[in-house]
Amino acid sequence: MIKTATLTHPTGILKATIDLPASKSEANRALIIAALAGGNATIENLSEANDTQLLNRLLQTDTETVDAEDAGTVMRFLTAYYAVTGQQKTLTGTERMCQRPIKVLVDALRELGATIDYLKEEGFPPLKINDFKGNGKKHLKVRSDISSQYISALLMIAPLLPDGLVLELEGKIGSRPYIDMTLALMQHFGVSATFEENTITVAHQNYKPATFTVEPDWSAASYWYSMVALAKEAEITLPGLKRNSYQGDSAIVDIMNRLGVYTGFTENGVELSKKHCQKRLAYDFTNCPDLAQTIVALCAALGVTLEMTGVESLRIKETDRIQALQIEVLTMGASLNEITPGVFRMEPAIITKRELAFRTYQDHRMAMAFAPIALLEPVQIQEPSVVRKSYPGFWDDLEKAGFKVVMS
Ligand SMILES: O=C(O)C1=C[C@@H](OP(=O)(O)O)[C@@H](O)[C@H](O)C1
Ligand SMILES: C=C(OP(=O)(O)O)C(=O)O
Repeated sequence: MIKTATLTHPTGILKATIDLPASKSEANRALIIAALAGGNATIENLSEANDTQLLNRLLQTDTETVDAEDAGTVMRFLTAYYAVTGQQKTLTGTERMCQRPIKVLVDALRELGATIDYLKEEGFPPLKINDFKGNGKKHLKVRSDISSQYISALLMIAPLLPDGLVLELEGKIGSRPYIDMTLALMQHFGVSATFEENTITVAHQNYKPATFTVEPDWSAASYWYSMVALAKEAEITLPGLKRNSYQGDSAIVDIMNRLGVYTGFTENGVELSKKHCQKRLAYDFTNCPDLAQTIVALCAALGVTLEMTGVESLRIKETDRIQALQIEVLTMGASLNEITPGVFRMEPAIITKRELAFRTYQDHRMAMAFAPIALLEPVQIQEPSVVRKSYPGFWDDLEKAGFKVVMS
C-alpha cells in the first residue's frame, strides 16, 4: 500500500494545460435534484471524485444501510432526501463523519414531520431515518453559522413539501456562496426561490427536466494557483473555468491577484501567469472556507504574513483543519496562532529544511495544499490517496506539469 508521495520539481518552471475535475459541490446538488425530479434530468461532466461517484451510486442502491463515507454533502443531502421521500434508511459514515454535527438539520426535518433517530450519540451520525408525515409546517428558523450544507439540503427538498418552505437563517451566514449555488441549481431545474435579508422562500412546485453541465472545480484550481505563485516561471491553462461561476471558491482569482498570480479569462477557460506578490495578507474566509488551507500553506512558503478570520467551520470538516495547519506549518518554521478570538495570525519563516514531510489527517485538502511547496524543496506527502475525495487525478496532473512523483 502506498503511504508516501515524494515530490520534486527539477526545473521550477511550469508550462501545462490541466483538465481539472468537475466540481463535486455542483455535481452533488445536480444529482439530488435529478433524483427528486424523477428522471429526465441530464447531468454532464460528472467527475471521478469519490464524493460524486459515491452519491451517484448510493442514489441507485436500495440497501437499507447507506455509508456516506467521509463526504459531508452526501451525508447531509441524503438525510433530507431520504426523509422527505419517506425511505427508511440507516445512514452512517466514517469515524470522522460520526463526529461531524448534524443536529441542526435533523431538528429542522423533525419539525417538518420526519422521524429520525440517533443510533449512537445525540446530534451526530449514524442516523435511522423512518417515515415522513408532513404536518403542514412551512416556517422554520435554522442556524446558519455551523454548516451551509444543512440549509442546502433543506432547500433542495423544499419544493416537494405541500406548502413549500420559508427558512429564516439565524446567526452569521457561513459559506453563503454554497447556498446561492443551491438556489442557482434549483433555478436551472425550473424551481424559483427568493432570498431576502436572512429569509429564503421556496413555494411548492415541480422540478423540470433540463441538462446541466458541471463546471470544473475552482477549489481544485486553487492548488494550481499556488503552484504558479511558487514557480520560477509559469504558464498554466485551466480549461472550462468561467468568470461567472456558481462556485464561491472562484474568489481565488482575487486572493491570488495579491499573492502573485494573474488570471486571464479566455473563451476556453483561464490562463495563469506570474505577477508581483504582496508581503502581507488579511483575509476573511467566511465565504470560501475550502481555500484557507491553500492560502496558509502558500503564505508559509512565500514568507507572507497572513491574518485570517472566518475559519470557525474548519474545525468540523474532514479533520480539525485549524489544528492540522497549526502543526504542519511548524515543519516550515512558521507559526499559526489565534491572537484574539476568531483571528489567526501566521508568521512565516524562511524554509531551511531540505525534504519537508507533511501529514494529511485523512483530509484531501491537506495533501493538495502542501504539495505545491515541492517547487521550492523536496516534499513528502503522507497518505497521498486522500486526494480521491475531490481530485483523484491530482498526482498524475502534477507529473504532467513536470513534477517527479515517487510513490512508496
Ligand atoms: O455545500 C457544499 O457543497 C459545501 C459547503 C461547504 O461546507 P460548509 O457549509 O459546511 O462550510 C464546503 O466546505 C464543502 O466543501 C462543500
Ligand atoms: C469540507 C469539504 O467537504 P465536505 O464537507 O462535503 O465533506 C471539503 O471538500 O473541503
